[in-house]
Amino acid sequence: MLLTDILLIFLVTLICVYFFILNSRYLYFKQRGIPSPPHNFFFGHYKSIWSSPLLTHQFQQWTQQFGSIYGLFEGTRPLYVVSDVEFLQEVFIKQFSSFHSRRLPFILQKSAGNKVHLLSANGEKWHRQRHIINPAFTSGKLKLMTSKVHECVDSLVNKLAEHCDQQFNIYLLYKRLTMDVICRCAFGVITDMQNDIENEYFIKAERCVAEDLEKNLLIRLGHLMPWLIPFLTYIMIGQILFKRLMHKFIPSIEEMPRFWLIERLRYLADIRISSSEKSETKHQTDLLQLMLDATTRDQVKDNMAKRLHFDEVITNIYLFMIAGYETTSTALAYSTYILAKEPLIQQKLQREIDQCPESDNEYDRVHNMTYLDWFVREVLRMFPIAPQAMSRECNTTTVVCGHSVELGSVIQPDMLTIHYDPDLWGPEDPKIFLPERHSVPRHPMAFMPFGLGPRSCIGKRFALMEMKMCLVRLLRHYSIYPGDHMEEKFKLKDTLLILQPENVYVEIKKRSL
Ligand code: HEM
Repeated sequence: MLLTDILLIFLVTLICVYFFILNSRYLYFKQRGIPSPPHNFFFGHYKSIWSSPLLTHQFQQWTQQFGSIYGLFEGTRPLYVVSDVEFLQEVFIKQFSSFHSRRLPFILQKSAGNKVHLLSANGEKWHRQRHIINPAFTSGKLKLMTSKVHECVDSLVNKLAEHCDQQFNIYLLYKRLTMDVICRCAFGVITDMQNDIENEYFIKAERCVAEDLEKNLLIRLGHLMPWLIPFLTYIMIGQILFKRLMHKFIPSIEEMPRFWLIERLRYLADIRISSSEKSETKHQTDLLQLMLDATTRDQVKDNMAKRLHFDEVITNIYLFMIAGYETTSTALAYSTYILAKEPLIQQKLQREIDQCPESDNEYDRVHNMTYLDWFVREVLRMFPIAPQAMSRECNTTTVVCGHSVELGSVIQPDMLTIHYDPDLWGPEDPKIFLPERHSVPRHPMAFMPFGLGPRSCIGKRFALMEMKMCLVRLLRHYSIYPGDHMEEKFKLKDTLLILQPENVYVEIKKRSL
């Protein structure tokens, strides 16, 4: 009896101490004089975050109420939502060494050894990978890929002919186009993906991006009780291993899409290596080859080697496939929505395209079109695609613009507020679509669709090249008009990292040239 009483008292004391510590964490922002919306005990602001239909818009609303720097609690973890550009300049550029990690679901940060890719790598590992991969995305290397992109846009133009004078969801076609482009440019696979609706690469990649980890119960538990993360990681890894084993022993059970793609990429890379060893193929100019040229199968030490491990090549190619496909197709979908709504802007673009002389190099040609460049920038200002990808985790306690920011806390820019700030984007109303506003220099932190600083999007040039090449061909041959239900079907939704419309219903008509 005595033992039971002692155990009971011990347990109650433990729970009281836990709740006391938990409660004192909620003083974090109050002690720093930073405003914060009302929170719930234990959940922090998660109840509002989880129930919010569009988190990006929720951040914007809270900014209107609580100002340019306010605090939220993810469970008990402090998260600063910031639209103060000076503060963000410190975090993303000047003090980058104290903020080099990104906030991601814990399972993505737990991948070990050579299975880590750029998006989730941190510290020296990220630095080494980025240093080696950066040269694959220079304009010189991208110019070598224009013919591959051109062929994919050819297929899109042929496909569009089937939809001429009809109303259809052009977003679906863009998804197939961008997947086609990334498969050719990343690892040299040519498929009939824009026609073949059963294409396996496309289906598997679609399923990978559809999986929203933030909605996973174990991930949510990890947010609320970070001390459970090691245990939850074992459960999640166990679940994955179990599914993989089931597939191995019962082949009728499907392999997980992520592993299907990775195995396929590994197979393609192995073929590439063995045929180049036998000098059977000519040197390729895709991302896979550029990365294989700096590859070893030996152990890689982050602070010494200027090489990638073979497994890192595979996992990064997989990342480019996923990161490159949904972002760029969404940017094209928003562009088309605007073109359908703004006929005068569309005509102005068509005039620029018609007048621009043909050139041997399409890369230079599209890059010399000033109005097209302003147009694309204005689309990305009004419709930022990956605002949640741009978070930073604090790696060493530091002071930013007079605020002490503690190790482990997170900085999340409120991209929408910044992109619509009249002080940064005036004097014309930032709610108006006006490409010309990009003709004057703005604050260096005013425009951030691709992130900012050393960790900004590595695929930015690639995405802009692809978008511009596609829009030039589209507008050269067709004019775009809104579909009857374009507005009601253009509903925005948030996934793990992407803010996207559900559909873009338009009608296209052949231009008489
Ligand atoms: C319109 C298209 C795209 C948009 C709007 C976009 C946006 C972004 C954003 C906001 C980030 C986070 C940057 C930061 O944290 O500061 C990011 C990171 C990244 N993006 Fe993109 N992206 C696009 C296309 C692409 C493409 C085509 C690729 C690859 C071929 C790509 C690969 C990556 C990678 C690997 C990262 C992580 C970089 C790192 O952590 O070092 N993205 N992107």
